[in-house]
Amino acid sequence: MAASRIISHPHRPFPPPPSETHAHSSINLNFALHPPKRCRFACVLRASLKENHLNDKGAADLFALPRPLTSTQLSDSVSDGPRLQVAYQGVPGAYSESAAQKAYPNCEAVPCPQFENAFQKVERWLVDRAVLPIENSLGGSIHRNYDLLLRHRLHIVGEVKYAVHHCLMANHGVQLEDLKRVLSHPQALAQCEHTLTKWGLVREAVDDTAGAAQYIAMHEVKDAGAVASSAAAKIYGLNILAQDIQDDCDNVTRFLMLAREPIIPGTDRPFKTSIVFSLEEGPGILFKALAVFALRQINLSKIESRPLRNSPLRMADDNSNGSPKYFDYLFYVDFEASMADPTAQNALRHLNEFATFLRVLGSYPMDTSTV
Ligand SMILES: O=C(O)C(=O)C[C@]1(C(=O)O)C=C[C@@H](O)C=C1
Repeated sequence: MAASRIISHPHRPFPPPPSETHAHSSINLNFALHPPKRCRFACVLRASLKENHLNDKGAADLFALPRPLTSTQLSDSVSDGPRLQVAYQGVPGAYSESAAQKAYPNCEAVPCPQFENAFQKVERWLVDRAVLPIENSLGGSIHRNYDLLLRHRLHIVGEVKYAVHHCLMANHGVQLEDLKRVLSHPQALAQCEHTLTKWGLVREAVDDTAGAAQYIAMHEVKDAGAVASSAAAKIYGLNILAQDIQDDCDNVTRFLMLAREPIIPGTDRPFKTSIVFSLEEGPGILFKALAVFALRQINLSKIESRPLRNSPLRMADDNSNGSPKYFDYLFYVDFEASMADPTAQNALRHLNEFATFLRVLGSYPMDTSTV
């Protein structure tokens, strides 16, 4: 199957010829590199529009005004203009709020109950940007945001790493020995797994860390504490019982900065590009996809696979006795190159020859800081 697919692309032998030129026209960064090749992708996109109460026309109107951002517009609001409004998930005191302020230092951070609301607020021009977590060094990927990146048509315009220091907090007068339960975001609970087990506390998951702090303060809970930031303890008037309770002192969350418009990719500093694609079934096909980068010395910094939802069941090829195929995947890849770099453009053009779907989610400056 895989072999026949390679042969079916006689114009692009594998590996590519060493004489690959840089003379191709630039790839359209705006959305998909080409219209989805298979009906199931149209289904995914239609389902996502439906989910957001948009029809194709409405969606077209929303995205009809792409004005690329320059990378100088990335990190700050216009000094004499209104403050940039940046949506984040959670309530004041959430780590996401601090990440939004790190990404856009003078911004007005706008709380949203769910990740989805942050995407929608940007799409509906209610705010200028969203800053959302995508992975944590201890807990791994935040899958929901990978799925939402595909369902919505925002562009990744930057990334910011934020060091997460968790505290255990409770109402004044409550001691560690009084606690039976602890409330927090599931990622935060997972990041403190060993310490919470040692203390014998029952974990209760809530939408965000600061929301947990707000809840126990508002309800004057005496048998439960919250895992949240020191900022949340201050805002909600709680007493910090223990600091830095995460299982590893290097606890870093990477957040993405999202906007309606892409930025114009540059080569003046290290850039990263995020893409999502899917492939036909077959031995070696993922190897072949990743090789388009390896052959050009392009470093991959992240790969994530997610189920391709809403796809109608398709029959597998003849080798699997015609049994239905349940597991189709989308692959999210971050690679360390700018879309302004012809080598990166060639790699994507090559991938596009056999990917069944390919979309550039953004090409943006890497956060090279140590946190
Ligand atoms: O609950 C918060 O405070 C958040 O900002 C969310 C979140 C996450 O989604 O991972 C962000 C950073 C920490 O890793 C824990 C929780």
